[in-house]
Amino acid sequence: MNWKDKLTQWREDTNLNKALRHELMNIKDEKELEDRFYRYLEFGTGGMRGEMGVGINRINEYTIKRVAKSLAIYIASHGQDTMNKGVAISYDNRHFSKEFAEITASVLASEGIHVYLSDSMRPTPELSFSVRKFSSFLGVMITASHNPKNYNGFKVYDEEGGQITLEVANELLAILENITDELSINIQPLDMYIEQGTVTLFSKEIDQIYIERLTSVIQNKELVRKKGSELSVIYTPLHGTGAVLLPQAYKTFGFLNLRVVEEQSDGDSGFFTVKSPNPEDRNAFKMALDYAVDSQSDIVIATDPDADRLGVVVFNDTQPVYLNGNQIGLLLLDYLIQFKTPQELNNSFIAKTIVTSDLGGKLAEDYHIEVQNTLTGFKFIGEQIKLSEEINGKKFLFGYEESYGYLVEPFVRDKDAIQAAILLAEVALHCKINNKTLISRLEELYTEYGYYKEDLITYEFKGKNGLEKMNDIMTSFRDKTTQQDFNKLNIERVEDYLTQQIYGPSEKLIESINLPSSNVLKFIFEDDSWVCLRPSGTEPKLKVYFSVNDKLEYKAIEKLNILKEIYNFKISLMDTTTLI
Ligand SMILES: O=P(O)(O)OC[C@H]1O[C@H](O)[C@H](O)[C@@H](O)[C@@H]1O
Repeated sequence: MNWKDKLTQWREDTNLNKALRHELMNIKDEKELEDRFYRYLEFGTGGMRGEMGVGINRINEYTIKRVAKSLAIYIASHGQDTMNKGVAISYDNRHFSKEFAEITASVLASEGIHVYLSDSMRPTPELSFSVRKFSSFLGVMITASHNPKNYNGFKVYDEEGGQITLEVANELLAILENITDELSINIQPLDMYIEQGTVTLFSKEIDQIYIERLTSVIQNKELVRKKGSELSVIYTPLHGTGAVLLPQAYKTFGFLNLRVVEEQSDGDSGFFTVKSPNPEDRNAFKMALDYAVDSQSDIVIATDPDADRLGVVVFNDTQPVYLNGNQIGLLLLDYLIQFKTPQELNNSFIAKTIVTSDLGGKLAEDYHIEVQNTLTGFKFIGEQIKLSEEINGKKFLFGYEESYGYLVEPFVRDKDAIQAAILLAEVALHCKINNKTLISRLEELYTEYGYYKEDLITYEFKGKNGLEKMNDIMTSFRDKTTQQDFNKLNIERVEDYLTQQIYGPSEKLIESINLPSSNVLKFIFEDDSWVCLRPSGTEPKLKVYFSVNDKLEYKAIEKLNILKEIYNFKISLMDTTTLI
């Protein structure tokens, strides 16, 4: 069916939800209509995520029903036992998250699949935990994580509590291809399924069990119990679900000196005090830093709306220093290492993504810890936990990625900002007691291993044209980048994750890449500095990651600036002249 037929079908459906009908009637621009109806919204890095609104290329009750139906078919194909194991469902505080979670529960229940449904908003890591706790076959989290308020999403978890693997995603995609009746998927009111016992609501009892399990995240229990209240912390949940659990967890373990930014603890779906509820964005800390001014705090922390990302600000005298995800991950890893015996280290592994700085890997290797590099997306890190433990018996020590995601204990199989916030507080406390700071510890690591500097530039490409443009830019880099383009910076190799090949100078094939094919290009220079390009899987953006290193800090900064300038220039050239 072409997009115009699909549009007609929606226009002519007399039962179409009123708000969506109204929205549809007011779209006059043909390009806009085409963008909304030319394809079904895709599964990306974090499941199905996109802007909410009318159309099959948007998130709305019909596209949610369609995906829920595909889950129902997938589960039913595994037999009655699997249907009884069922699905755990939770949601964040975004507009329509609760409604979409209830719709999902009803679609599954209408097919006879048992559902455990959270009775109110909860963090994403708690959903991962719940899947494991209930021994469900799958999990669903309705969230768009840190995206702007007009976004929502549908994340699917497997029975391990990790985001589904590519294999499962492909099976779901094959089912989805045959579901085109999104407008006629009928459900009964949720209460009916609750009365029948097909849907069971769950509540605070899971919080309690989850918080008890968090004890294992703390490494030096005596230090935290005795001195925890000496660390002064400001916390902002950025209007999200972190407010439900993080303060309670901090208090349980003895971090009593915690001030929560009240104006951002209200679960507001419009995230009205911030431009973007993303701890990667410095502006998100503004209000929390105002609290810090008068309270002499040691650290300021922020979690995103579904509490799977953690950002941290510390102070150098009175100046705020925004730690990036690579630095936070490094500090956590460095601290964890101190509590393991050489034998334990030898028998453990860390997992990080290919766009995460290499410094964590270097540190780990120094202690004979195995390093697993995965594609972007915490689902690949979660997957490694199972694979590595099964295949080579290595024990998971830590997983992290530059985009502010970390996991300490594998009782959760996705990134967990609550775990990270607890461990980070312990690291900061340990530093404080030893007359150090997080910054001085980072300096020590840089002195030993060299200064690592990272940055990320993103370019927005919206709609169908944007997607094409982004792909053209990737192709252009793939085809036209030569040694000469970089003047004094010599490329040692190019890793093309799409063709799964690594090329040396003069495009000589060196080896193949043992990871699933993905549209990612990485240029690695002689000193191991690198630049990596990939279209985001969760937003219409091209992401360009930079990571440089040098023994001298000023030289590392210089390299970073040179690379940023070159790539920015190349992309702006392609964007404005070549491709329009
Ligand atoms: O770069 P993207 O594809 O947009 O993904 C950015 C991030 O999105 C989500 O938060 C995923 O859970 C992360 O694992 C991923 O790193």
